[in-house]
Parts: sequence; structure tokens; C-alpha cells
Amino acid sequence: MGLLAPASMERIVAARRAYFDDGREDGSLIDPAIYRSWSRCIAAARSESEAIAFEQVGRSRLSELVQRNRMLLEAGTGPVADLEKAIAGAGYAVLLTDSRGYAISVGGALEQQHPEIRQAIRPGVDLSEGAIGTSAMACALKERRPVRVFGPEHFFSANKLFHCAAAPIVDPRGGLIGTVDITRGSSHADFGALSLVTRCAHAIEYELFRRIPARAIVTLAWQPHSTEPSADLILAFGDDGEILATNEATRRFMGVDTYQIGLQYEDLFEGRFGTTLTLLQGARGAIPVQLRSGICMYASLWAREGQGAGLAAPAAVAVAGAGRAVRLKPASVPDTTTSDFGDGRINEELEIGLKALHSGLPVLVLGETGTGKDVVARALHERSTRRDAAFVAINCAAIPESLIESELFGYEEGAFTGARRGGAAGRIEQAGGGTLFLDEIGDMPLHLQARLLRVLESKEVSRLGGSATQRVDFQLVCATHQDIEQAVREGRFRRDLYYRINAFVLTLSPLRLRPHLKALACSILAGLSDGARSFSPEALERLAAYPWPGNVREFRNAIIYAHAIAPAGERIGAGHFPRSVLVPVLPEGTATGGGQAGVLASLEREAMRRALDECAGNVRLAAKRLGISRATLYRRIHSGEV
Ligand SMILES: Nc1ncnc2c1ncn2[C@@H]1O[C@H](COP(=O)(O)OP(=O)(O)OP(=O)(O)O)[C@@H](O)[C@H]1O
Repeated sequence: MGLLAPASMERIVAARRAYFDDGREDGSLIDPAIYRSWSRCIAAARSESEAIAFEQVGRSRLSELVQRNRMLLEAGTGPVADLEKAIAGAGYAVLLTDSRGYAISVGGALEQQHPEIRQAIRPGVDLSEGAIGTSAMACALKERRPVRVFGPEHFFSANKLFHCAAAPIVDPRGGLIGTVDITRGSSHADFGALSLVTRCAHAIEYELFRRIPARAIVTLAWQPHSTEPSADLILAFGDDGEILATNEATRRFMGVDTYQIGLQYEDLFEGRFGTTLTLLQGARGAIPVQLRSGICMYASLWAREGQGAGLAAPAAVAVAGAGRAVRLKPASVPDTTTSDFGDGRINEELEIGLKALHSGLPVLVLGETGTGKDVVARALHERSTRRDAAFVAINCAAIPESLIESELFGYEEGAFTGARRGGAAGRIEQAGGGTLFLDEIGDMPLHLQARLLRVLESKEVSRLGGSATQRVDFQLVCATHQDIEQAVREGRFRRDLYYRINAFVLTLSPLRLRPHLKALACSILAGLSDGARSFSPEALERLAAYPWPGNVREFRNAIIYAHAIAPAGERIGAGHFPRSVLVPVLPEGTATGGGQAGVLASLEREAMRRALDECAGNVRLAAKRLGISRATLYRRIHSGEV
């Protein structure tokens, strides 16, 4: 059917009779979506000659509808006004419906419509298939695609006056949230109606994208110079490269349920998120990126109002009232400068860690992946006397071994092929006066461990290819998820360096062993919603019952997800969490081994099975989603536990 000119009304009327009298279908004349709708109406024992009442909900239901769909209404304001302007001369009324088919905003050329149409197009009228039979909005909602419905294509003869076209509106997480529809009493020269509603729906979807508290919104295109966002794939990334949202085109193109929690940049692209982001920030236009499937595309930062280029600066933007943008605290990064870290024991240890740093001793932070080692390192810096100087973080596992030496120690001009003219300072030099954070120090190559030890002991650094030394003064924080004592025993980590960096060890326990999960959940939610939202008691119970193999990272992502999908103004309930979190809570002692440990083990197995299920058996993706290593997941599968 697509965007063809309307078929003549007589032929449509004849095709309708052929269906109603003999069940014959003509898919070349009538959209199969309409046949499917007719068949549902017949199955519901409706008769085409029934009278239809376009009933409006009462005032309090209407204000509830408006409140529940506030986000859609706000995002729709601009695009709908543009659409109304574009079609003012063509006599169309324009309306938005919610996901159930209730009209939530109406406008356009209402006064030009027949009284029957005006009666239907009022806010709060139920325009779902169950109420008014086949219509463009009902078909668009059912089929998740734009649909046009001419007069006699409506199931009820009483609606043959209406000629309408509607397109579904999908939110950035893939949820169907409503439709935009144009309706009028004449079918004359209806070219372009479908295309117009489709463009308006896309414009609303882009508006919704703008409101995501993302670290970066990236568009992908085939050519380096594409400027038309509607042709692009769009992805929103969180601070750690987690995928917060994608548009429908991306979901279809990537063939993955990208709005499911847990997918990271690295699951879809070659290379690391941090590196790509740095390149994007430095680039004037698009940069080439490679998908894991081998396909090459061009990525650009999506410029958003009031922001440079697709970067949600340190502060995120949310919307208050009628489209007014307000600044919030960073969406996901805890406020590390306050004394409350969401956990009493960690707060106390941080205080001791600070004293160690102030006495010139290093701090070593240990913990499983995602427990917050990076956050703790930053908190130490921000609360220390050196907070006004640089915080220089280097991830020893992320930098190729061939580059780590020059990264850390810097180099002189001519030190190696490609060395910059004038040389470059290393990260250690850059940390002068401030804090050097060596993340994943357990992965540092042995030969560099010796050099690092010399720097720590002498407080002097010499650049690669140079002989001069320079005094450096920094406070040192290191972190690793490795069992570093084991690494020392196995000779993978130098014992002398270990003793040099472990003056004070701050161990972050896995989330499943922390007693204050609910308080942490509330503090993360307060940061996201500026204190405006809360959890239901069941939601808090569910959070406390899940084993969180991905630790705070997975926990925080689940809360961001629930905050995004729970309707505005509603408390966050257990049902708003991602599927993987909704594991059944087993009564104590029912799992193998009995007792709390047995229950935890059983929940862990359940979480692993679910993750494997949701990732269609892809162990790499499932391990990533769970925040555990691939080797661990393979081991659990092969041992028959999962
Ligand atoms: N106390 C906290 N409150 C809110 N969010 C937190 C807290 N601790 C950690 N997070 C969040 O959890 C995520 C993981 O934290 P972080 O990167 O510090 O963990 P990590 O232990 O360094 O992980 P990895 O070993 O994988 O690098 C981050 O997005 C961080 O913002």
C-alpha cells in the first residue's frame, strides 16, 4: 500500500463487500493491516452497522491521562505544531493518542470538520479498536507501523466519513507510547499523508532522545558527511559506554534488543568506548568505526541544544513543567564530595584512606568488577587536600602494552618513530600536585612494574628516550579486581611493588554481601530524579533479593532503566526493573546447600540462565551483561551448574 494515491472509493467499497459477504481479500487494494483489524472486530462479535459513541473520559481521568503521558505531550509540542502548520490548508485535524488509543491532544483544522468528526476528536475520547473499531491509530498501534485508513475501510459504517493516517511513536527504549494521527472528512488528493505523520512521529522520537541523561549520543551513517539525522542510527551511551537507548532503526539494523539492560559499546563495536569518545570529541566531523560484524560506518556526536556536540557535559538535562529544561546533578555518577557514600562501612574506610593519603601513603582499592573502585578513587581525590589539582587516571588493562610505557613516563622527541615533535609528558608527570590513579594495576606488565617502583621510591621520572629526570609529587591510588596476593604468589606481580602500594587497602565488598542495598538504591534514585521519585516497598524487596553479579554497575543500570520506563509521577514498582532482575525469590533453604548461601547460589544460577536466554546463548554477551568474565561463565556452564 505504502504512499500510493488513494484507490477509488467505489473499488474500496466493492472490496469491503467482497470481504464482509464472502471473506474474499484483495491485498493489492486494501492494506492487510485493515483486513486483520476487521477480522478482530468480527471475532469480537461486533456488527458493522452498530452505532458508535465517542465517549470522553471524566475530568479526573483526563488529567490522569495528561499526567501519565506528560513526556509524550512535551516532546510532541514542537513537531505537532509544525505538522499543523504544514497541513493547515488541507483541512486536517491532528491528534496524539497514548499507547492505548486515548486522544491526549487535538488540534489542526478542527473547525472545518463535520460535527461527527469533531465529536470524535476531543481529548480523552477512547479511539482504540475496542471502542471505535478499525481506524488508522488502532492499526498503527497494533502493527507498529504507519497505516492509512479511508472512509469505507473503517469497520463500522458509521465511521465512513473519516479519512485518516497515523504513525506509531516509539520511545528510545523501544516501548510503543502512542500515535500521531491526521484526520479529515475528505479523501481528496491525500498524497503524502502517511509520509507526513511518519516524519512527525520521528521528530517526536528525536525529541524524546534529547531528554536522555546520556554521556554521549552518537549517530551512525554510511557516509562521513550525512547531516540528516532521520536517516541515521542513533545510540545513547552512559558513562561507562553502556547503551541506554537506541532508535528503532538501530534496533532493526543491529538485530539486537539493545534497550535490554547490560549491553555495552564493546558488545557492538570494535575498540573501547573511552577511546572512541575521545576521538569523537576531538574530531570536527564523523569518525570511522567498525561494528563487531565487520561493517564500517561513520560515527558523529549528536549536537543537542545548549551543548557542544552530543555530550551531556557533567550535568544531565531533564524536563520540568511545560518543556522547560532544568539542570540536574550528573545522572549516574554519585556525588563523591559529600560525606555519605551510601554505605556506612565504605564511608568509614574512606576517611581512613584519606588520612593515609594525607600522610603520603598510597591507597589500594580492591573489589570485583563494578563495585565502585573508580568512584572511590575519585572520591578520595575530591575529598583530599589535592582536590584542586589534576586527577589523572590510567587503566593499565586498557592501554596496549606497547603504549603503556610512553603513556606513563612520557617521551622525548625522536624516542621512537612517530614520536611527537618536542616530546610529550607522561601521565605521571601530568599528575604532579594531584592524584595518580592506576586502575587495574594487577594487569601491568612485569617490566613496567620495576620502572614504576623506581618512580615511586625516588619520586623522579625520566621520559622515554631521555636521560634527564624530573621530580614528581603526587598522591597514589591503585585499584584492581584481581586477587593480587595470588598474582604475587604466582610471580605475575612484583612483591616489592605490592608492599609499596598496599599501605592502606580498601576492600569493596560485592553488592550481594552489602547490608545497605536499599539505602544505596534510594540514593542513586534521588540523584537521578533530584529527589522527586521513590520506590514501592516491593521494588526495594526485589532489589535486595537479586544477587547482582554485575555489582553497582548492574544495580545502577537497573535503576536508570526503571526510572526511565516507569510512567512520570508514578512510584517505581518491581515490574519496572529489567527482566533479568525479576527472578523469583526463593525461600531460604530451598536451594542446594540450604541457608542464605544456598539461596544466593541458586539466584546466581538463575541470573546466569536468564542472561544466557536473553542473549540467545551468546556467552560473551551474557557474561558482559552479568558483569563476570567469560571464563567464569564457561566454567559454570561446563560444570553443569547452569
Ligand atoms: N556508591 C555509588 N553510588 C552510585 N553509583 C555508583 C556507586 N559506586 C559505583 N557506582 C556506579 O557503578 C558503576 C561502576 O563503578 P566503577 O566504575 O567505579 O566500578 P569499578 O569497580 O571501577 O569497575 P571495573 O572494575 O569494571 O572498572 C559506575 O557507573 C558508577 O557510577
